[in-house]
Amino acid sequence: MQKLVITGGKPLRGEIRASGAKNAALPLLAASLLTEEPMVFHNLPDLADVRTMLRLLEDLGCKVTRSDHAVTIEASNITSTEASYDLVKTMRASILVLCPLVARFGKAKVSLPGGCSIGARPVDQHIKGLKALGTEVTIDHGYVSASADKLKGTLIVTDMVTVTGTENLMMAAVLAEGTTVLENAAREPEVVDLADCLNAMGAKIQGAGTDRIIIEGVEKLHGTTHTVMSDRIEVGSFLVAAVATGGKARVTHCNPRDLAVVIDKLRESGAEVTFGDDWIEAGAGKTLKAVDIRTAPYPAFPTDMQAQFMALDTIAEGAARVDETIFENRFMHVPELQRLGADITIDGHTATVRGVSRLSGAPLMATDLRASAALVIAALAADGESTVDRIYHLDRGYEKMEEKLRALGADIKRVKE
Ligand SMILES: CC(=O)N[C@H]1[C@@H](OP(=O)(O)OP(=O)(O)OC[C@H]2O[C@@H](n3ccc(=O)[nH]c3=O)[C@H](O)[C@@H]2O)O[C@H](CO)[C@@H](O)[C@@H]1O
Ligand SMILES: C=C(OP(=O)(O)O)C(=O)O
Repeated sequence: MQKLVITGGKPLRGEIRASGAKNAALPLLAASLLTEEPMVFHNLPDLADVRTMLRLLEDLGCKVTRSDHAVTIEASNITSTEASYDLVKTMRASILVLCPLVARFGKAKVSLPGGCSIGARPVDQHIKGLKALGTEVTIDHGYVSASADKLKGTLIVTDMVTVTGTENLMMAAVLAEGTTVLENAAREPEVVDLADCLNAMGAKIQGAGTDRIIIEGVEKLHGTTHTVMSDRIEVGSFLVAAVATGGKARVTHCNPRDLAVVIDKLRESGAEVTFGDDWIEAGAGKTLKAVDIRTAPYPAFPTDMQAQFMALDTIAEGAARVDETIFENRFMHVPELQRLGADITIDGHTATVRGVSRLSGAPLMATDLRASAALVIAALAADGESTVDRIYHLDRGYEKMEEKLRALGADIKRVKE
């Protein structure tokens, strides 16, 4: 087991480069199953989740060739259409192979992901959409089995906005006969990145980035080369860390348009934020003010930034209300932040954070990916030493986080227990 040892109190200063986005890379890699021709991805982040997805693709018979931050995937000799519990249990996004497999091979058997520490996270909408496209779906012994002769385009209205649900169904519809309309679609930039890649493979998708996506099915897709978009959540996390420590940092190779609400909320907190075409800089202002947060689907405030902003609120002037509307159990970081001296109360899906003048370092336990980032931010802002345990959560979604933080002047190291 590894942990992070952080000595807080040092303002972060300098410049770092954003990595490719986990939440874009995972569906993009799954999309490789849709063609027998090679797919090449650049700007692939080096993350545990990416390695899990590549292992899953290899398990299915794909040839995977990696070099630095690029990968070539050839799905010309698929030997299995089954994703086992062992891989799915370590990464929920494994469900993203379900629709590409059904679309190209007419069958798939994928372990149900089950819940995780942030919520129950069912995949009923993925299944509802697949059924509407003409697939027979059964659930048995913890697996979802799907088979179809030929998928048929149709109207699908999901009960709620679902990001991977939209991505999965888009990947089913691209090879269906006729036109599919996805209503109530997720508008996240990662959905647009996937649609751009699918269109470059020969798909006919319109409306990605809006809540109505129209997909005209095609017979076959071909290979292409695609650059994974930058990770807006990673970028946001580093900007919050810079402001929380009273410093100033610039993140390059990112897209400020994807981070409009994060920039807005940082400014509301009193931070000074500037940006150019592909960089954002955030610096602490004269005072740090508590900011209310209400998570909701894009373009509203992302649930994946909620924990990090809560960490910022713990040391701000005044009180903030944090409403988590996406996941029912995404306050696991609260008891850990309290161990640093934060003043937070929870009532259902709402947390009230009253800013304190200082946090003091303590041993901490990470419970999920973004909770881990929040603990690192709080520890960087706290007096003295903190340790963050169970950082395998962090390694799922942040590439070399401690190296990037060290480049900004943080006192942080990874140690083996
Ligand atoms: C790999 C990836 O991209 N993960 C992101 C994706 O997760 P993911 O795609 O799993 O999240 P969803 O958008 O699907 O979930 C939104 C809400 O809908 C519910 N739901 C979803 C599908 C379904 O079939 N039934 C159902 O009830 C979920 O439990 C949740 O309450 O979007 C989340 C919300 O922005 C982010 O936090 C995750 O980082
Ligand atoms: C919740 C997240 O990821 P996943 O959907 O992969 O669990 C996340 O990226 O914050």
